[in-house]
Amino acid sequence: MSFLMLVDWRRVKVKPFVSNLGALRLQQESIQMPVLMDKDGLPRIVLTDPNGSSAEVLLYGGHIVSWKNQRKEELLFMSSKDNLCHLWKFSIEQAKWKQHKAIRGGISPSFARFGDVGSLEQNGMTRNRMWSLDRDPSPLPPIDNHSSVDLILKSTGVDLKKPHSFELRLRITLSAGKLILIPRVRNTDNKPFSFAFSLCNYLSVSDISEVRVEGLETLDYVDNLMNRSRFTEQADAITFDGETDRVYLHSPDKIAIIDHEKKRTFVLQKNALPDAVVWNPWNKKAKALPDLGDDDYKMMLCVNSAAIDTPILLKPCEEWKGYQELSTVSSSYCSGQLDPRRVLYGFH
Ligand SMILES: O=P(O)(O)OC[C@H]1O[C@H](O)[C@H](O)[C@@H](O)[C@@H]1O
Repeated sequence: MSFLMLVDWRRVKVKPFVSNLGALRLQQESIQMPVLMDKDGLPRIVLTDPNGSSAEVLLYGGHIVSWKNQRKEELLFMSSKDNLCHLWKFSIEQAKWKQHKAIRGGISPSFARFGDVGSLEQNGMTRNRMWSLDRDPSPLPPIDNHSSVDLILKSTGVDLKKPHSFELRLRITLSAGKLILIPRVRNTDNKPFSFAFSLCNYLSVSDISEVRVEGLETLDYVDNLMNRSRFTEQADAITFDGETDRVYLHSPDKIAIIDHEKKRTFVLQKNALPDAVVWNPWNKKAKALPDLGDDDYKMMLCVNSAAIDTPILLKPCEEWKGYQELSTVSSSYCSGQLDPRRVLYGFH
């Protein structure tokens, strides 16, 4: 039985009762959250929606590692190479859990730094930390069902170098087939600080060369493959035939990711996250990434909601709140059902 409990999960009042193999219930506010201790010994929270969709969240990295629709189809990409067991190693000699690396796939918050801009580790320091259940999500209303969970990551001594002391919260909600994320950063320091933030979404697609992204046309973007030079998007939709690593600036709050083959469109809606990152490593970079299968790039596309170009400035005690909503519409051009303008602008 893979069941190991370390009761140093701050803020979590653990009432373990072993219902069956590796199952735990953690008390979160007024309800008991079903938590799986998965085969890698990582605490995994299972969210379910009455319409049958589900999501699985790891405390490790505050990472969503599965989002399934009511037909139990997985909507997120997870690397074929990234088994989670090596993520979090119990180092006997140090007698404590030793963090490892970020998970390749799913959805994860990157805080304080984006990509390799600045001095912190790539894409921030929150992806390889153990988060906790947040027992005081105010001012958000308390959750009262199994479709939502509140996570929190508090700065530790290590972080107090830069950017000071903070509380990072993430509410994850499943509702009517939508996956809603509400990230919040509170400055608990006595000095202002600024940060970059992104929600990195690895979307599962049938074939990357058949995917179109609509809603970013005519925008300026920073090309991370061209020394961060700035360009203006000329195409009326973004399609993929090679490595792509761009930050679209001041993008609209609605973006459509159209997967013809699957007759599925992801609709990404966001708020207080003005930029949109579009990333696909393609074949060479995929081979170079140790935690990504060589052909995995064909089945994934990252479209991230982000605040990068203009870092967010927070005065002491101030709190920033973002919003991201992912949903899918089943459609295709040929059926005429999908007119991106209808998805993006609600034209009839
Ligand atoms: O390998 P990671 O730290 O997860 O970063 C993966 C990718 O994240 C972002 O999309 C950046 O734009 C890319 O430059 C980076 O390669």
